[in-house]
Amino acid sequence: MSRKQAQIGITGGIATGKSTVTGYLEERYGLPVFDADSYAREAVKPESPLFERIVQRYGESIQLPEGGLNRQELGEIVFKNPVERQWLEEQIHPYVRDRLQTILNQSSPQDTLVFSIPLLFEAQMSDLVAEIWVVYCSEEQQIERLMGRNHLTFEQAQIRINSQMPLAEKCRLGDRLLNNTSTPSQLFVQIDRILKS
Ligand SMILES: CC(C)(COP(=O)(O)OP(=O)(O)OC[C@H]1O[C@@H](n2cnc3c(N)ncnc32)[C@H](O)[C@@H]1O)[C@@H](O)C(=O)NCCC(=O)NCCS
Ligand SMILES: Nc1ncnc2c1ncn2[C@@H]1O[C@H](COP(=O)(O)OP(=O)(O)OP(=O)(O)O)[C@@H](O)[C@H]1O
Repeated sequence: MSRKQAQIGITGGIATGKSTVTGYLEERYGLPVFDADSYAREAVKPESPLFERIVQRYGESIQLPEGGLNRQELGEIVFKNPVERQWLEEQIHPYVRDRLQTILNQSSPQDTLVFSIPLLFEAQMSDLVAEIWVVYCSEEQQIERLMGRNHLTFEQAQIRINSQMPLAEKCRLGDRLLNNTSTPSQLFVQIDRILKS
């Protein structure tokens, strides 16, 4: 049984504000945050077996001149091609799950831990957390924030959004919804309210 009582799983669509939420939980409430994206990066570090498999599949050009993975190039491949995306996910998700499970095993049931898991529903990781918070905004805002932050074109931003489970469905599956269509401080007020209740 992997489920524990005090795990909060933060999810949502790409660029809807998960890091903004976890940053606040860390700074204002001192809660420990564990980020699935950072474990997904760890899984493909240059000395890992997976790095080799990726280079074998996509060729040397997927490597940066200084040795690391060209994530932009890999993103171009997998977000356009569901078969390749599935292949990559099958390589990375078991590693991410293992890392989160180890953290759970090492924690005490009284600890409140925050897991930020962008693909919590898609990768079937809901069993790792006791409560799921879904951060949402409008698709226009998602596109605008993605284009601004990741320097993507409108089309690239749309492709990334469409590669995920529709946000409305995530909202249906979540236990708590955080509306990030306004200012960050409006978002933080909702978090305060949840944690006081
Ligand atoms: C394709 C990769 C190399 C692109 O790297 P890049 O640095 O541009 O993006 P980054 O890793 O910071 O991810 C940003 C966001 O993209 C979204 N995203 C990432 N992978 C996926 C995916 N397979 N499907 C849908 N959305 C995804 C998430 O919302 C994530 O927060 C990278 O995203 C990756 O390795 N993805 C597969 C691993 C994965 O599923 N990660 C999510 C952890 S649960
Ligand atoms: N309420 C807001 N108003 C304006 N900009 C915002 C707001 N919330 C977040 N942003 C900005 O939108 C971008 C995405 O936010 P954030 O990084 O928190 O999203 P995320 O869900 O963690 O993204 P990803 O899925 O890519 O990891 C950032 O540049 C952030 O500064």
